[in-house]
Amino acid sequence: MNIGLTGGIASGKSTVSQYLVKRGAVLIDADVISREMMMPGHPVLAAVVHTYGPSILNPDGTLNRKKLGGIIFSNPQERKVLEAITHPAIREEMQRRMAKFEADDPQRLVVADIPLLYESKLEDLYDEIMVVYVPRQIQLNRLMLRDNLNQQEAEDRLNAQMDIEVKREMADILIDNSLGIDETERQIDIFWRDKGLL
Ligand SMILES: CC(C)(COP(=O)(O)OP(=O)(O)OC[C@H]1O[C@@H](n2cnc3c(N)ncnc32)[C@H](O)[C@@H]1O)[C@@H](O)C(=O)NCCC(=O)NCCS
Ligand SMILES: Nc1ncnc2c1ncn2[C@@H]1O[C@H](COP(=O)(O)OP(=O)(O)OP(=O)(O)O)[C@@H](O)[C@H]1O
Repeated sequence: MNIGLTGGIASGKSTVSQYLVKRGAVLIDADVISREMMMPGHPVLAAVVHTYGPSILNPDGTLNRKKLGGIIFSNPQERKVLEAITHPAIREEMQRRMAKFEADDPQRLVVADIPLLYESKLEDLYDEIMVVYVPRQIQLNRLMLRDNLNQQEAEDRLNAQMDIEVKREMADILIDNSLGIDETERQIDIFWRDKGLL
């Protein structure tokens, strides 16, 4: 079986996916694939440079992520332009890897970690959708702390995504990550047992 794993920025998707992997799942991570496509030499990065100009690169030719983030998270139009370049390529690679994993080992749970799963309307690609939820205030605090962002930068990032309360309503499987990691792991253990996973 497979699940799509989503939630809001800094709600705890990576924390949950790491634990699922520890339990035996295999993971496909949209953020990791997105970073691979932004490596020097990749055609997706070339298309981004074509659109935003060479000033979007660091002197060593790598992507200046802080700069591009500053552009797209403060301007929805710019974000759409970037997504039109990156999303089709990310989606295709995710699907390719999932098909391969499912063919190689049909018994194993495949987890696709996709921050923008609902925003991109990808629900139908997965058997079930797991949402990692925390209330907005906790999300904001954890994001500022982890990425060293000020309040405005963190709010821009949250506002670029669907409201986490809406995602919570849409979930097939809800993991509440507002308390300690132990409590989160306990909920995942229940999911694992209910699905009869080995
Ligand atoms: C703009 C970039 C360079 C900023 O890099 P940065 O290192 O600051 O962030 P990182 O890549 O680690 O992403 C962190 C989180 O931001 C959120 N996020 C990223 N892109 C978007 C977007 N277009 N819209 C809304 N949220 C986004 C996601 O929750 C993601 O998990 C980078 O996010 C990027 O290349 N984005 C475009 C690709 C994309 O849409 N990725 C989202 C997952 S498919
Ligand atoms: N239950 C928890 N209690 C306290 N801190 C937590 C908990 N779960 C996660 N965190 C912390 O919150 C931050 C965000 O978690 P994580 O990186 O797993 O989120 P994410 O949803 O994968 O983020 P992104 O959308 O940016 O990829 C991290 O610094 C993590 O260590």
